[in-house]
Amino acid sequence: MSWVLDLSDITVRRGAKTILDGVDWKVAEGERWVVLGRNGAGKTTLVQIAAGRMHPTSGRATILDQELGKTDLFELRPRVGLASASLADRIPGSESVLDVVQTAAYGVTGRWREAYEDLDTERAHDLLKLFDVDQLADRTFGTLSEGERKRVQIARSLMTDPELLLLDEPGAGLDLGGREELVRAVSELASDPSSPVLVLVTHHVEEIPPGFTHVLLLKDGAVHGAGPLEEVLTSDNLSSAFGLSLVVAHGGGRWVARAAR
Ligand SMILES: Nc1ncnc2c1ncn2[C@@H]1O[C@H](COP(=O)(O)OP(=O)(O)OP(=O)(O)O)[C@@H](O)[C@H]1O
Repeated sequence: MSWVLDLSDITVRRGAKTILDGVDWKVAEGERWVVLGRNGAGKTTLVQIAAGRMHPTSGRATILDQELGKTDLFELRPRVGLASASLADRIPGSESVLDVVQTAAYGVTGRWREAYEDLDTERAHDLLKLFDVDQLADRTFGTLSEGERKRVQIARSLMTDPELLLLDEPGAGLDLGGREELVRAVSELASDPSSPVLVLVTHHVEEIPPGFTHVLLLKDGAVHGAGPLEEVLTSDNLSSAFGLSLVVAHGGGRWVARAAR
């Protein structure tokens, strides 16, 4: 079988700190994964490796059949969409929303002198429509609400028509309405068979969109559980991953967790 993502014995060390410790993770075509773990568990580091933005200290990472260290990253990166806080920080506030999305075609943030094809502009508008923010196309990014920004960033991450899409904490900082809008939009993406393979990083099981199929639980840089959501996202597994006693419930395609009494 050919994997979209095949990470084998991945370790990342920085000084004395082991951030990821022998992580094995395989993601197949058509799957939609959520990566859960408490603060500092190593989620963002793992996503950076999966996006081809960071090399592990040891281990083998194969992304879309390209092995990190043996492949041209400039060819690989457009095939992997990434929406993350660190990328959002690099988007100039004065950039128009349309350009925030269009510039992804060139792998840059901040428009300079690139000339865009009509097709690029049409695709950017279509993606903004998909996330219900096309009416904001002429606004500057800096004037958007946090929820609007998150949806524009996901639209941007789809601009190159990636085969793998990584969403690193898209729900962070959103109010209830913003979170529900985002869950709805990502759920629509998840239910479309032509969508890329999806990986969503979150701290909150309430943010898992209907249509997601698998979960990777990370604890202290190691895999604490991985597999189909219904099998792995149990009260016991979540409690030990987060280090407190939790009760997990599932209904209507959504998940909730609360502290056990
Ligand atoms: N360059 C570095 N040097 C030392 N420690 C680092 C470095 N980068 C990350 N870390 C540490 O590695 C751990 C994992 O970081 P990472 O950002 O991957 O976790 P995370 O699960 O995404 O956390 P959060 O949920 O808080 O965003 C954290 O304790 C962090 O402080």
